[in-house]
Amino acid sequence: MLKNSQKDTIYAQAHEAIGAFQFDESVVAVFPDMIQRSVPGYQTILTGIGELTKQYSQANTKLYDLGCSLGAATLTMRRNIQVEGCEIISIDNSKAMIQRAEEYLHAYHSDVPVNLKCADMTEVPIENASVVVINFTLQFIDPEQRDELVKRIYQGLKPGGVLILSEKIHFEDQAIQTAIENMHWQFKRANGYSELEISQKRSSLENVLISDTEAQHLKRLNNAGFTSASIWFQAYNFASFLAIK
Ligand SMILES: C[S@@+](CC[C@H](N)C(=O)[O-])C[C@H]1O[C@@H](n2cnc3c(N)ncnc32)[C@H](O)[C@@H]1O
Ligand SMILES: O=C(O)C(=O)C[C@]1(C(=O)O)C=C[C@@H](O)C=C1
Repeated sequence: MLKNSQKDTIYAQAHEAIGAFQFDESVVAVFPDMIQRSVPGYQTILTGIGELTKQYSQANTKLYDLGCSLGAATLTMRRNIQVEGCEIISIDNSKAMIQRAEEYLHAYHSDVPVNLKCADMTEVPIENASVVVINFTLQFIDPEQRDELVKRIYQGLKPGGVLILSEKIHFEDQAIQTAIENMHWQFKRANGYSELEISQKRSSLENVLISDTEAQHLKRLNNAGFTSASIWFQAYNFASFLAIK
């Protein structure tokens, strides 16, 4: 987990109107605390990304972290590459995130080069890749662009390469959706968020974070060409998929 984060109090005061959630300077300042207290299993997923990087990185290839924020997944990938000639390409379209990510990445030494870019992940070429990570970011991409992006990732992966995709998901069955959503809110309460914070954050994410179901994700992965695809970790309504080319 990235250190030196301020406590997330962004939604602690009552706002007259809740604006759409944005990855701006105020979110950047509290982001490690926010994601840790909002996403059940976040730390376990980062550990798993490290384990999968160890297993699947291939010599002389590229590894991608798409929607890297402050580079938490990039750091764990970088620590776990055990083969020669790799480069990590880390992309985020928030300037504020990329600026802060630079500081974090330079704070630790590594021989693996990281190319940190402020860009839209739907426009970045994916080539000669062994590991592609999208950790809680596809959910913020226009749903119409998701199939094409996953197809391009499949095409840019070498045989034996992997896509690790973590997402907030929802459930077709309304009773199950209600039960699991309640468990997520309880997780937030247990982590110190108030009812006001939970409800204001929820409003701000409406129409910004557009989740898919497990079935939609698996169908998209299969349609892109991945014959092996499965959830490898799930905590409530947060799941991480592994797709192998
Ligand atoms: C929930 S955060 C990702 C967390 C991060 N991957 C981690 O493991 O800590 C989502 C990130 O996606 C970025 N993002 C959203 N849309 C994007 C796009 N089209 N291209 C690149 N980055 C994008 C946001 O700026 C934000 O930093
Ligand atoms: O669903 C929520 O309440 C969340 O806070 C989730 C989530 C995410 O999944 O990315 C949303 C925005 C922040 O980046 C951190 C966590």
